Amino acid sequence: MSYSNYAFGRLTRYTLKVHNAIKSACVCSNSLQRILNKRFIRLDIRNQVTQADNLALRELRPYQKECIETCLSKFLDHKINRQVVSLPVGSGKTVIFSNLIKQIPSPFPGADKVLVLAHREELLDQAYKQISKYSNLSIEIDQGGRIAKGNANVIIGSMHTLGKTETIRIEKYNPAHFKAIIIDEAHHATAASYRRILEYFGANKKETHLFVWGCSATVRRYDGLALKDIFDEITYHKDFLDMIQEKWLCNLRVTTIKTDVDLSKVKSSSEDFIMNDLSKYLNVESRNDVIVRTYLELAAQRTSTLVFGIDISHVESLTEMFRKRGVMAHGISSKTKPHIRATILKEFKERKFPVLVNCGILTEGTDIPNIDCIILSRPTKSPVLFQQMIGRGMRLSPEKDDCLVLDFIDSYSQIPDLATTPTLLGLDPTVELKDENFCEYDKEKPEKEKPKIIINAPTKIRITEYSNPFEIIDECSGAQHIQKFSDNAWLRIGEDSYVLSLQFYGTLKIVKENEIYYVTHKKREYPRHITKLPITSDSLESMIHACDKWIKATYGLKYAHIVASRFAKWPFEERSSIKLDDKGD
Ligand SMILES: Nc1ncnc2c1ncn2[C@@H]1O[C@H](COP(=O)(O)OP(=O)(O)OP(=O)(O)O)[C@@H](O)[C@H]1O
Repeated sequence: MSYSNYAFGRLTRYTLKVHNAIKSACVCSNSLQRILNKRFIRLDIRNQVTQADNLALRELRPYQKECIETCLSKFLDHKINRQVVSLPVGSGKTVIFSNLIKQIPSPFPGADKVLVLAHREELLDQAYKQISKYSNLSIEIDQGGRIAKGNANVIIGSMHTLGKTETIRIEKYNPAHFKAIIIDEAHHATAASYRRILEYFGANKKETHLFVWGCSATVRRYDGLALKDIFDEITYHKDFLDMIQEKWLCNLRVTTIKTDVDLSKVKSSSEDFIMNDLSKYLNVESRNDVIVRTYLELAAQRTSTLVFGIDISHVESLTEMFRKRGVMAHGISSKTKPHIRATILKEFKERKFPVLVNCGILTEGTDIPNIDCIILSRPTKSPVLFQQMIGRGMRLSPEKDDCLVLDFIDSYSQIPDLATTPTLLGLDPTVELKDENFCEYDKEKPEKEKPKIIINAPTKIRITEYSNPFEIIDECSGAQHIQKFSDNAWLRIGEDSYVLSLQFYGTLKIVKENEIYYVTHKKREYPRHITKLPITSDSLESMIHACDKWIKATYGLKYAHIVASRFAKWPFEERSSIKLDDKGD
């Protein structure tokens, strides 16, 4: 987008007047915001990028540049003000937004500040580090005891601090001084604190004068439409398998270890297992011993192994078990004092000891590129958490060829919503895997070492090794896995397209374009309108979940079952009448 000097001068005078009016009104009214948001008065500051900025831009990876260009074009040319991008863990999302913020045009003079929001201290500090590295902008952090004056170009704010119901901390910021809000780990953006902040800045509406940009590795919408309130479009997506192939992320060697602990007895909430219950079943000596022995067998030569445990007591018992078997291990949890945590992390980064055990601390935002082995000893139903845990090992680092993932799948019984490496790849988690080696560790164990209370303690494990994620895909691919997470009668009709008959309510059709799934609804009665539903996703599973929720919300539970379920009693002729080609509508 370019402007002539003449037009630029005139527009600047015009915008100054508007800006003064805003100042006197203090906060933009909706109608003013609409006027201001017209692109003809949006100033193009891309010409103001300094030589230092250009140097930094040259260091960006091709997909990072492409992402920035796509988002700016969607913003300036297509007027999509609230965007979210879907990029895998370790792809450099912080690097991307650190470079993006310099290029976001001010909507009017004086509106040149950027608010970066995140929910964890590590993320705030990482944003500070990267923005300082890539620009000369002044930066302040506003979080808890770190109180910002509010004068800097970039405010990195904790959503907990700024999103409090008492608004003292946020009120020092004048929304008219801001051009953009960046949300790191944007899948959290539906939380009430984020909503309060967005509302305060007037960024809760499509017509906002701000550029609202979020990034996440897991733009998933199991709740159907929730993220749609916050963002209008997923404007860029890159798959983590592509990133591995292009060598921007390191290869994963995956070893699944199936133990015969029966997870079906562990209590769950709608999101994940209940931690206390999980710990009761899984934090047992025999299982911890299997974990350490597996490490010794398969990963002892690795330099930096990160272990995910269930809770504080699990971190303590696993650390002790590693030490008992002669492995130098440290544990960190919420109980660890901050200065001790910092020292342990520093030494782990310097490869001074090989095993670090944690629970819930080193997930999002932890940047320790030397991690070359991940032990998942904390089963989860949350694909978001699962991906975040694996992501800690996918960063590139010199002297690191790949990252070994030891994925403990604690159940021979079928838990359809358990997150495992196959589910990460969108595959059926309960698929029968080939080439399994049976190990019966407990047979070797002296009687006296056996745990006193055995609750489903593992006696056998099955180990399956894959040298890269593509092998898992080769082994487990197939569309039938949709049935594992949806009761509806979805049919695959093309490489990336699926349909579901809603009988007298028409059909839903999912298609994939530019790596994003979209869905259309075609009515049955004439005129047969086709409407695009406001649901998009980067993964088939979350797309199907969202569509299933939409069906329930639209037709009610009873009718949703009758019209869509594959278990419903209705004539199959109806289903087979769907045109099984991928063309046409
Ligand atoms: N263009 C680049 N040049 C060099 N290093 C880069 C580049 N982009 C990213 N990195 C490095 O890759 C690592 C991951 O970057 P970053 O923390 O920004 O990723 P992320 O996507 O935010 O990760 P997460 O989702 O885990 O928070 C960091 O060590 C960072 O320095």
